[in-house]
Amino acid sequence: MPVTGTLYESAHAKINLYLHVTGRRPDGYHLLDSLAVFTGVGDMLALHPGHGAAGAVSLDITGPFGAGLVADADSNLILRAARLLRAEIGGTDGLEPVHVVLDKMLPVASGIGGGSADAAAALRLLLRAWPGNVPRERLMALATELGADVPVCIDQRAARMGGIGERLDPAPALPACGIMLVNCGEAVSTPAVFRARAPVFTPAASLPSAWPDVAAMVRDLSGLTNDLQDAACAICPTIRTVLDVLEGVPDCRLARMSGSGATCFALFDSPQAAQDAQAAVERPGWWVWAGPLHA
Ligand SMILES: C[C@](O)(CO)[C@H](O)COP(=O)(O)OP(=O)(O)OC[C@H]1O[C@@H](n2ccc(N)nc2=O)[C@H](O)[C@@H]1O
Ligand SMILES: Nc1ncnc2c1ncn2[C@@H]1O[C@H](COP(=O)(O)OP(=O)(O)OP(=O)(O)O)[C@@H](O)[C@H]1O
Repeated sequence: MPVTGTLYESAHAKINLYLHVTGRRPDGYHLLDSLAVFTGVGDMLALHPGHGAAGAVSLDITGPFGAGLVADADSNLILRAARLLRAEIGGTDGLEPVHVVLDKMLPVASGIGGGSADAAAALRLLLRAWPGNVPRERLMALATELGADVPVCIDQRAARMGGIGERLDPAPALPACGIMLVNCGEAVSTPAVFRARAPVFTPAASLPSAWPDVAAMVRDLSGLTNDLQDAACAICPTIRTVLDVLEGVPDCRLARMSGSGATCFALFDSPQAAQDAQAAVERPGWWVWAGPLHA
C-alpha cells in the first residue's frame, strides 16, 4: 500500500526495575533476569514518502539529543533495522523509498534503551509501509540480532526479560505509580560496564503475579538488585551522586540505576508525586523527567 501521509511510531524509554546477572554464555554475553517497564517519555519516529531507489531509507535526526548521533548505515540502529528487514523480505522489489525523521528526546548510551526502542519502532514503521509478511518469531529474531534490548521494545509492554534479553515472559500486574528518570549527562558504555562487574551471579527473582499497590511492589524490588550498578558507579561516580539525591527526596519509595547506566530512576506513589519532586532534583547538565509508566 503506497505511503500517502506520514506514519508515526513512538519509542519509549525502557527501565530495568531490577537486573540480575544470572550467568554467562560461552560467547561472553550475559544471561539476565530483569523486569523491564516502559515510561511515558520517548523518542518519536516519523516516516514520510521518500526518494531514490526501491527500498531506500533516508534518515534525519532532530531533537535535544540528536546532535550526538549520526545517520550512518553501519552504526545507526534505525538504518541497521531497515537493512535487516529488507533482507528478510527478500530484496527491495516493490518497496517504496521512505524518509524517516527521528526526534531524539532520550539521552544516548544511558541505560534506558533509546537506540533499541528506535530500532524496534523502525521495524514497526517499515512493516506498516512495506508489503511483506514477517512472522512474529522472525521479527523477534531480527530484533535480537539488533541488540539484547530490542525484543522487549517491539511491544513496549512491561515484561520479564530472560536469556540475554530475547526471552520474554509476562510481568506481574503493576500498580499505578509515578517514576522519575535522572541522567547526569555522562554516556556509559554497556560493554565496559559488563566487563567491569564482579564475576558473581545472582539467582533469578521470584515474583508474584500482581502487585496490589506501590508499597508491595517496592517491598519486593528492595530485596532485588541491579547487578551492574556498582560497576557503572565505579566507571561514572556521578551515578552515586544521582542516587543520593533521589534517595533524599521525601516521597521517593525506591531509587536505583537502570540497565548499564547512567540513568537512574525513582518510584513514587503517583505520577503527580514524581512531578512534584522534579524541581528539587534538577541540576545543571542533568536530564530529569517525571510522570507515569507507559500503559
Ligand atoms: C543492560 C541491558 O540494557 C538490560 O536491559 C541490556 O542487556 C543491554 O542491551 P543492549 O544495549 O541492546 O546490548 P547489545 O547491544 O546487545 O550488547 C552490547 C554489549 O553489551 C554486552 N551484553 C549485552 C547484553 C547481555 N545480555 N550481555 C552482555 O554481555 C556485550 O558486551 C555486548 O557486546
Ligand atoms: N537511534 C539511535 N539512538 C541511540 N543510540 C543509537 C542509535 N543508533 C545507534 N546508536 C548507538 O547505540 C549505542 C547505545 O545507545 P542507547 O541509547 O540505546 O544505549 P543505552 O540506553 O545504554 O541502551 P541499553 O539500555 O539498551 O544498554 C550508542 O553508542 C549509540 O551511538
